[in-house]
Amino acid sequence: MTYTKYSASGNDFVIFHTFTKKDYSQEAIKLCNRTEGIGADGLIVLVPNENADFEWLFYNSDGSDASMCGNGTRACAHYAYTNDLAPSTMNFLTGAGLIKSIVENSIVETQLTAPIVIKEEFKQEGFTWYLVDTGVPHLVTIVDDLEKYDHDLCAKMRYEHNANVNFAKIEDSKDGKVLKVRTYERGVEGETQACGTGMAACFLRANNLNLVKDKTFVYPKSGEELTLSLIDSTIYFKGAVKKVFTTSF
Ligand SMILES: N[C@H](CCC[C@H](N)C(=O)O)C(=O)O
Repeated sequence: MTYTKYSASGNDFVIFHTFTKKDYSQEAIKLCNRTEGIGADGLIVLVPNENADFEWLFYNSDGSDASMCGNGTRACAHYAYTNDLAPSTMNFLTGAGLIKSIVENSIVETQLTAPIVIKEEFKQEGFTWYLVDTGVPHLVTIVDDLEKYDHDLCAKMRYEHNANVNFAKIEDSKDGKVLKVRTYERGVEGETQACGTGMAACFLRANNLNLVKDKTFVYPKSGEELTLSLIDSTIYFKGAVKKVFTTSF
C-alpha cells in the first residue's frame, strides 16, 4: 500500500485511498505511531462515493474515529487533487456531512459545517468556557496568557465534556487583532501543533464577543498563519498544506 504523509500547519496525517470501505482503526494506531510507524496525529482514508467526489474515513492517532478534522480536510483535498481523484474545487463526504474544499497550489480553503453552540458560557476550574461543535466538539476559553494552558486541566475537561480543549489569546498585530490558539486534541490526548476545528471554535467565540473581525489571522502552536472568515454564518478556513513524503510497504 502507498501512504502519503501531510502536514497542515503542523497537524499531520497519513493519507491513502482504496476501494475498500472498512474499519481502519487498527491501521491508524500503527501508522500514526511516532516511534514504530510513519507518525501522525491522524489517518485519512479516501473511498469512492456515488454522491460526492469521494468519502473520507478519519481516525485520530489512538484509533478513535472523529466526524470532522479541519486541517485534515485541507490535506485530504490537496491529496485528492494531486492524485487526480477530484477537481480543484471538490465536495466530499465526512462524518459531519458534505465538505467543500478548494485547492490553489499549496493553499487550501475549506468551508466548515455549520457551527452548533452547545453551551454558551459556563465557569469551571477557574476559567470561563464556551462549548461549540465546529464539526467536532470544542471547549474554548479566552485567556490573557497562553502559558495558562495546562495538560492535566485539559485532560480533565476533555473527558468530562468529551471535547477538544482550546486556550485562545487575542493579540495586536500590524493586521489588527489576531488570535493565538493552543489545543489539547481528543484522540491524540495531548497538545497538537494545530487544530483546524479548534481554531474555528476560538475564532467564532472571539468574533461573537466582538473581539476579532469577520476575517482574522489565527496562529496555532506551530506559528503558521491561517485565515478564518465568517461569511453569512459560514466559517471558511484557509492555509497552506505540505506533502512531506510518499512511501509504500
Ligand atoms: N481530534 C479531533 C478530530 C481532529 C480535529 C483536528 N485535527 C482539526 O484539525 O480539526 C476529535 O477527535 O474531535
